[in-house]
Amino acid sequence: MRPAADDPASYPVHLDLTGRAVTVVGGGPVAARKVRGLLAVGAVVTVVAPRVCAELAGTAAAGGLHWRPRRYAAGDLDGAWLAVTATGDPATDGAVECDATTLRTFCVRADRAGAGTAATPATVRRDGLVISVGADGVTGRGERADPGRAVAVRDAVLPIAQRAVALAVDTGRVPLRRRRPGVGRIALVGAGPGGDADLITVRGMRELAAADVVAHDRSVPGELLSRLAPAVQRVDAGPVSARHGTSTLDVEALLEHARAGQRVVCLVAGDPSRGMVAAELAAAGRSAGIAVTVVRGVTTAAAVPITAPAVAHRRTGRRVALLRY
Ligand SMILES: C[C@@]1(CC(=O)O)c2cc3[nH]c(cc4nc(cc5[nH]c(cc(n2)[C@H]1CCC(=O)O)[C@@](C)(CC(=O)O)[C@@H]5CCC(=O)O)C(CC(=O)O)=C4CCC(=O)O)c(CCC(=O)O)c3CC(=O)O
Ligand SMILES: NC(=O)C1=CN([C@@H]2O[C@H](COP(=O)(O)OP(=O)(O)OC[C@H]3O[C@@H](n4cnc5c(N)ncnc54)[C@H](O)[C@@H]3O)[C@@H](O)[C@H]2O)C=CC1
Repeated sequence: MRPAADDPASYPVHLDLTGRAVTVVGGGPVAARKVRGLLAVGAVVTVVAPRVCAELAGTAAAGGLHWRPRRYAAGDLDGAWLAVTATGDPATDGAVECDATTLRTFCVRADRAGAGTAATPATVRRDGLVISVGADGVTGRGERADPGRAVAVRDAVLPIAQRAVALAVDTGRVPLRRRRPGVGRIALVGAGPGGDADLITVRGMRELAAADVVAHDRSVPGELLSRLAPAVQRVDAGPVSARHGTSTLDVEALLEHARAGQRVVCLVAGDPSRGMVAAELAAAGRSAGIAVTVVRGVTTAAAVPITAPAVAHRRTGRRVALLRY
């Protein structure tokens, strides 16, 4: 192991500041930006500054933060889990950082990258995830990190991350499951007509990508199943159809998975939204207190004009009427 002094790397960590005291020294636009971020995650913010900008004055007046309208003094950090200093006065920022270190409180110095004991990265939040980009070596090295780089990389990474999520949804190849206990649920998903794996809806793919357990009708395309992550439990449910209803499905077992916090997908051919299976699963879910959603599929009836085009040709057949599907 290399000695710490040779290692300029910082240790990334996500702080839970909900309900926790944070002292911000300074009341200009930079302090205001930090305060905005801190309040957004539920921190209890005290601002120490003789004068504050309009944004902070407004927040203070609305009771969103405590404002001590004076210069920084020793004792202002008492009880704080984190200190942020953005006064523009190196002597004050230095004193705050020094006092914080004595108290073992981490301190973000907005004036000098290397001098503080913590730094705020450029972040973006999406779908329960947070992407943070920070320069390495911001703590302890005295080197000046250029925050513009972190912002530029974050902005460049964002569309890539969004594409990755879209790809995961489209292909189901990236598991979006949240492997954490919680309330499970059941989704009845229509896989669309025939053996074509691409005729499932985007919502259906999204459900598959998030599934822990997939119970499937024997006629759904194998390709859809082969895309599932190896950890996803598969249950061959035999022929599930309007005719069979849920008789070949072990509904109680599916409810049990959902009760254990798992996300269960019941994948059937065509569009199950109006059939017996949907009604029976919904009823079982209702009495068990488990949410059952139905994701429509392209109806198998749509395959008729595709496989027998003459039916829909304007010379031979004027209209296609679906009497029941
Ligand atoms: C070390 C760090 C300490 C910290 O504050 O945590 C720090 C330090 C400094 N910032 C300076 C300047 C600017 N910083 C920004 C913007 C941001 N700065 C942020 C973080 C950090 N800034 C930390 C390092 C992060 C890393 O790279 O790992 C962001 C990401 C997060 C945030 O602040 O919440 C936020 C993105 C906001 C967004 O989401 O868009 C702008 C743009 C603007 O204000 O509009 C300018 C002015 C324009 C310019 O110069 O580019 C200066 C020079 C000051 C001077 O010259 O006087 C220093 C001092 C120095 O470099 O030593
Ligand atoms: N980290 C970042 O993202 C950035 C950091 N900076 C740094 O942040 C500093 C602050 O930037 P701005 O908010 O634009 O400055 P500003 O000059 O608008 O605000 C400074 C604030 O600090 C207060 N202040 C001054 N002396 C104080 C003291 N002894 N005790 C308590 N409060 C005191 C002032 O009343 C004022 O509210 C800049 O001088 C620069 O060093 C600048 C741009 C971005």
